[in-house]
This record gives sequence, structure tokens and C-alpha cells, in this order.
Amino acid sequence: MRTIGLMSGTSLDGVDAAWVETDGEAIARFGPTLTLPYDPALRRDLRRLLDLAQEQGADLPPDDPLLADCVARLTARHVEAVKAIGWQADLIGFHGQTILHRPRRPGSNHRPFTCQVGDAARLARETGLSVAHDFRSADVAAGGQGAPLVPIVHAVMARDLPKPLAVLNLGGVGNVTWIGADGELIAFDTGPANGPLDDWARRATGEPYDRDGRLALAGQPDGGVLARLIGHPYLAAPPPKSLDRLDFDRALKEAGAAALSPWDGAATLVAFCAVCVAAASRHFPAPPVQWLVAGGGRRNPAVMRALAAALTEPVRPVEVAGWNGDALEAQAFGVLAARVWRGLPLTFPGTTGAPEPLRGGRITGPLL
Ligand SMILES: Nc1ncnc2c1ncn2[C@@H]1O[C@H](COP(=O)(O)OP(=O)(O)OP(=O)(O)O)[C@@H](O)[C@H]1O
Ligand SMILES: CC(=O)N[C@H]1[C@@H]2OC[C@@H](O2)[C@@H](O)[C@@H]1O[C@H](C)C(=O)O
Repeated sequence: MRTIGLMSGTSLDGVDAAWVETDGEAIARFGPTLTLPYDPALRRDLRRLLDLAQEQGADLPPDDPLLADCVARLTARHVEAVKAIGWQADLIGFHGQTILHRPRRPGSNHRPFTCQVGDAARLARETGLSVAHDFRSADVAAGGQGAPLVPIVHAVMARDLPKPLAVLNLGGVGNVTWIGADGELIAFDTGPANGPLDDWARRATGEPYDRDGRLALAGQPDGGVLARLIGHPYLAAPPPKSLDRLDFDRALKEAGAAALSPWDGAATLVAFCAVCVAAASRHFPAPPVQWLVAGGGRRNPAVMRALAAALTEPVRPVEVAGWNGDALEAQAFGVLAARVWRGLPLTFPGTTGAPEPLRGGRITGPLL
């Protein structure tokens, strides 16, 4: 199938789009990729929506004006992205924007919940294509974490690479996929990555992120704050596990991060991102031969330096394997869309804690 994958990630920076020809089990061809950034007003409103979703949880009404307005604007940007890709396609994989993710947690008895927003019917109508969407809720309903979803696609892409292999995505949140010699998959969210660092940089400089790690490279990690953060129970908890973009905000506040200088605060957040990845590696059955890093975090030299210091194995951008680290998640949702179409499983006991390999997603649009 000719697919277009669309991902609006937790960094809230824009929509990534990628054309992929795939049957969901192998990739025949990659096509064009692009990112359409959100304008500053939409970024700000999405960030407000995340805070509102935290307050209201599952009770956030679908007709809430901020929600409805954000959905309309972000869907319009997704329509533009599909049109800008410019290649014929049969099916769109539409992740939408996660505004709240509260999966099952040990010791907590809340109703598991994950919410991705976006108007799939409008996307189908305005592009004339079928749209696979709602990728996470079946997994959450079956007791899985609902994230991460890309590991099966990492496995498809890494078929010929030496194993064990770790693929690390550094978006707003970090997530890792460990692939064993016999194809065994273990995947989970590592901890906060760019999310808190973006919030910090925006408050300190007015810029949307710490470009090229300038703040972080000029500061020193604060030992006291780091020591308090390292004790966070998420790091030691065994997988499966996944995170909301804002899950560590309270812990960061309580650890005293807010009192640090702009430089030391950024350096501390970078160091903590790397500490979380090192903690994640302790959940692997065997050390990987290398770490391949995707996502915007690989563009931050402070982050890459901290990872190289925290991990014993080589840490390299996914480009060394010929992958596109900016488009990987969008490409993955193209592949996942084909899997939804064909009824192939998206999630697995080793990735989300699904009780068995589980199908997911729904299809909306003209081919139905
Ligand atoms: N030159 C750069 N210097 C520093 N950081 C950068 C640079 N380029 C990108 N980033 C970081 O990468 C982030 C975007 O990453 P990415 O697009 O992978 O996130 P996402 O897809 O929204 O998140 P997720 O994977 O959690 O869904 C930016 O918010 C910024 O923090
Ligand atoms: C709930 C949600 O949207 N989670 C995202 C987020 O961003 C990174 C990490 O946290 C990952 O678990 C997931 O995204 C990728 C695409 C995934 O599901 O594999």
C-alpha cells in the first residue's frame, strides 16, 4: 500500500509527514518526508490544552472551546501536510496529538486512559483518502500501556542490523526499543527527554527549545537536584511502562530544579534525560551492540554528549543505519496504518504489556 504517516509528537512543534510503500511487514520504498511546524499561537494553545487535560482528565468535554479550536487548527495543518507530500497514496496513518496519557500504573486504581485528538473524518474528507487512526485505545482497553507503538516498525527496519540493538527515540518523552538476536522485543518509555527542556528553554530565553544545546553546554548539572530525581520510582520500575509528557513536572519542581540558573537547569535536565536512558538499559536482558538515536534530541549536542558518557556502548544517530531520524515516527505510522488495514497486531506483551499480540486502530474514510 502507498501510505502517508502523520505524527504530531509530544514536543508540540509541528506535524511530521512521510510517504511509505509497505504491507506493514516490510518496507518496499520510502518517499518524501516533511515537517510542517505549528505557529507559535498553536503551540501555546496546545500546551495550555495539555494543562487543561491534566486538570480535567477524562472529564474534558469534547466541545470544550480550547479543545475544539486546537483540533480544527491541527487537523487543517495535517491536511496541508498530506497535500504538500504530493505523492499519490491509498491510506493515511493519523496519530493525532496526545493530550493526556494515563495508562495502568502499579499501585494506582484510576481508570486507564489515553487521549489523542484530531478529526480523522475531516482529514479523510479533505484528502479523499482512508485514514487509520485511534492507534492506542484498544491496547489500553486490553490492559496494555498504549505506548510505545513504533517498536514493531523498528524491528521491521532493523531486520538486517546486528543484534541486540537499542533504538532510542528522543522526543518530548524518550522511548527505547531493545531487539534481541531472535527478534525478541522489549520497549518502553525511558523518562522525560526534550519536553521539560523545551519548557525550561522557553521560560529562560523565549525560544521554543535549547538550540544546539547552547544553554546546557554553558552550565553544570546540579548534583543535589539530580540525586533527588534519580530516586524517582519510574526509573527502577520494570517495563512495561509509559509516560505522559507532563508526568515528571511535579518531581522536577519538588527536586528544586526551578531554583537553578538557566544554564545549570538546562544542563541538569539533559543529564537527567541521559540518567533515565542508562536506567532503562538495566532492564534489558543483554547489552546492545549499539544505540541508534532518533528524534529531535539527537540534534542536541549536549544530549548526545551526556548519553555517550552515561552508556558503555556506542551511541550513534540512526542515520548511520541509513534511516531518517526526523521522519522515523511519521514513517512508522505509515507502516502501522498498513498493519491496521491488514488486521496485523500493533502491540505485544514485550512492548506495551498487551496480554497477547493485539490489533488496534480504526479506519475512517472513502474506501469503506
Ligand atoms: N538543533 C537542535 N538543538 C537542540 N534541540 C533540538 C534541535 N532540533 C530539535 N531539537 C529538539 O527536538 C525536539 C523535537 O523532537 P521530535 O520532533 O523528535 O519530537 P516529537 O516527535 O514531537 O516527540 P515524541 O517523539 O515524544 O512524540 C524539539 O522540541 C527540541 O527539543
Ligand atoms: C502517549 C504518547 O503519545 N506517547 C508517545 C510519547 O512520545 C514518545 C513516547 O511518548 C512514546 O511512547 C509515544 O510515541 C511514540 C510514537 C510511540 O508510541 O512509539
